[in-house]
Amino acid sequence: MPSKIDEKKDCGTSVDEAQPREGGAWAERIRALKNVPPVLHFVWESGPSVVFWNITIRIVVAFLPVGIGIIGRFIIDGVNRLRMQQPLPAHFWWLVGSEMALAVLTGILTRSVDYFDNLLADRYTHHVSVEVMRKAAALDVTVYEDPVFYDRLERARVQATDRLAMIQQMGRLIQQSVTAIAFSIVLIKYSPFLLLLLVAGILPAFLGESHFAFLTYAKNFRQTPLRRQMDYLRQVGGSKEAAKELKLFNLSEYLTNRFSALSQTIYEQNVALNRRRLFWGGILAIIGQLGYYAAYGYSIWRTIQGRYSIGDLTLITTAIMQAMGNIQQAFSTASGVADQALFLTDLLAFFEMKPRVQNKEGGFKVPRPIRHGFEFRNVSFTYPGTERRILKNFNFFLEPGERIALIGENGQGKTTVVKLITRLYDPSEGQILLDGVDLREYDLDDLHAEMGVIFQDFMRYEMTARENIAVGRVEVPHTEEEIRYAAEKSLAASVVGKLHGGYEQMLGRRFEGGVDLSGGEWQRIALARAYLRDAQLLILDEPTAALDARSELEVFERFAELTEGKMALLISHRFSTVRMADRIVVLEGGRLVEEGNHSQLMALGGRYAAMFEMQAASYR
Ligand SMILES: Nc1ncnc2c1ncn2[C@@H]1O[C@H](COP(=O)(O)OP(=O)(O)OP(=O)(O)O)[C@@H](O)[C@H]1O
Repeated sequence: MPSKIDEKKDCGTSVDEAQPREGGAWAERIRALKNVPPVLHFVWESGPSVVFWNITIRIVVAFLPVGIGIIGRFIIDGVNRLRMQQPLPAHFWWLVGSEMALAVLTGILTRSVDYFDNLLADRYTHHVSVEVMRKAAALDVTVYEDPVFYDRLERARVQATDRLAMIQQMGRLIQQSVTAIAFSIVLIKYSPFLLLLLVAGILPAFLGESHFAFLTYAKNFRQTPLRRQMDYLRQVGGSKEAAKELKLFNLSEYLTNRFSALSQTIYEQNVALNRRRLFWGGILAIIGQLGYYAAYGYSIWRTIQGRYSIGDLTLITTAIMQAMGNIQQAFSTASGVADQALFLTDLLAFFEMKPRVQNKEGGFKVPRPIRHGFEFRNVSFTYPGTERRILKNFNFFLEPGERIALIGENGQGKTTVVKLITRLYDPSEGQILLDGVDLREYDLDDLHAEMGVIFQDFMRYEMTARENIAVGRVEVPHTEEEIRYAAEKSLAASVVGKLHGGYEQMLGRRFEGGVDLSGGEWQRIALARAYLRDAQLLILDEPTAALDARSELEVFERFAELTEGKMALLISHRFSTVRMADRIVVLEGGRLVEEGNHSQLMALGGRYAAMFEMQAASYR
C-alpha cells in the first residue's frame, strides 16, 4: 500500500531537483560556480576581520618562496665565484641571513594561516548552522513530509558543518595562484617557452581531475537517498523506542541485512569510480611529468651552452618545480572549489525555499479580547501534493468563552481543522475568519502567541522538567509561580513531586542522569505548556489519550476551570470528556454533520448518539 508520503509530488515548497547528470557535467560545473559568490558572502559574514587577516597573510606567504629562490640564486653564483678565484660579492652574508629570515618567517606565517583557517571554519560552521536552523524553522510543516526536502535538508546540514576543507581551499587557491604567477614571471624572464611547456603538461591532468571530481559529486548526490535509508536503519536499530519490538519480532538481523545490502551498493559504486579515477589520473599525471622534464632538459641544455649560470639553473629549476606544483595545485584546488560549489547548490537552494504560508508584512495584531471568534466559511482543504479533499465546504464557528469538542472517527479531518485554525496550512478554498477578518491578514507570530496547542504527537523534550514546561512560552520570562501554577493545573505537579531532582530533573534517557516518564506522565508535562501560555484559544488534540480515566476527568475539570471565559477546542475519542463541552461538533467525511450539546445530540439520536452508545456498551 503506498504511504501518504509516496503519493506526494510537491509539498509546500518548490523543490526542483536538478539531478547532476554525467553528460551535462561541464555545463553543470560552470553553472555551479555562480554559487561561489553567495558562499564567499557567507564566509565574509562569519568574520570579516578573520577573512582579512587570513588573505593578507596568505598573500605574504605566497611571495616568500620566490624571494627565497631569487636570493638563493645570488648565493650560489656568489659561491661559484670563489671557485673561479674571484672574491665573494659584497653583502654575501647579508644574503644568507636574509634567506634564513625568510625561511623562519615562512614557518611562522604558515602556522598563523592554519590558525586563521580553523578560526574561520569554526565561525563559518556556526554561522551557517544557525542560518540553516532559522530557515528550517521558517518553512512550512508541509516540507517535513516531503522526502525530497529531507534529502535537501540533510545535504544542507552536512554542507553547513563540513566546509573546513572548502575554506582552506579558497585560501590556498589565492596563495597558490600568487606563488604560481610570481614564479611564472621569473620563468618568462628567462624564456616564455619554459612556461608553455609546463602549461601543456599540466592542462590534461587538470581537466581529468575536474571531470572525476564532478563524477564523485554526481555519485554522492545519487547516493543520498540510500544514505538516508541507512541512517534510518541505524537509528531504528539503536533506538530505545524500537528496542522492545526488535527483540520480540527478532528484527535486528533483518535490519542489519538491509543495512549491509545498502552499504554494499554504495561501496561498489565508490570502488567502480575510484578505479576509473586511478587509471586516468595515472595517465594524465605521466603527461604532466613529461612537461616538467622537457622544461628541465631545455634549461640544462642552455646552461651547458653557457647562456645560464649555475645560479640561474638552480633558480629556474626551483621556479619550474614551484610554478608547476602551484599551477597544478591551483588547478586542482580550483576544481575542488568548483566541486564544493556544486555541493553548495543544495545549501543555497535550501536558503531560497519559500514557505507557502506567508506572514503578512505589517499584519494586524490579534484583538484582545477576541470579540466574535473564529469562523470557517465554506472551507475546503486538500493536502498539497495529494488529490483527496479532506475538508469539504466546512462551516464552523467558535465564539469567545465557548468550549467545543470536535469528534469523529479516525481520519475524518479533526486534526486538519486544528492545523488550519493555527495556520500551519491555509485553506485550499473558502476562508477562515477571526473577528470577521481573514486569518491571513493577521501577524502570524501574534496569532500563534494567542494559541496554546498540544497535539497528539506532542514533543518530549530531553531537557529538565522545568524547561519542558517553560518551552510553552519562551517569548517572555516567566516566574517560578507561573510554572508551578501551570503544573498544578495539568496535574504535572504530582509527576514532578515524585522526581528526585524536582523541576530541575533531566527528563528522557538521552543525557546523563535523565529519567524517563510514562506516556501519561509526559502528557501531563506537555499539558502544562499549554496552561503556561496566556493564550485566548486553547486547543487540545487528544492530549489525554494516555491518561487513565480518572486522571483524564480530573484534567478536564481543571481544564474547564482554566478555560473559563476563553475559547477552547478539544479533540477526544472519550465521551466522558466530550460531554463536558458546551457544544459538540461531529465531523464526517470532512463535513460538519451534527452539532449541539450532549443532551441535544443524544435526543437527536443521530451519529453522536450511536457513537456514544457504542462506547458506553463496551464499558458495560
Ligand atoms: N500531511 C498530510 N498529507 C496528506 N494527507 C494527510 C496529511 N495529514 C493527514 N492526512 C490525511 O487527512 C485525513 C484526515 O486526517 P486528520 O489527521 O485530520 O484526521 P483525524 O480526524 O484527526 O484522525 P484521528 O482521529 O485518527 O486523529 C486522513 O485521511 C489523513 O490520511
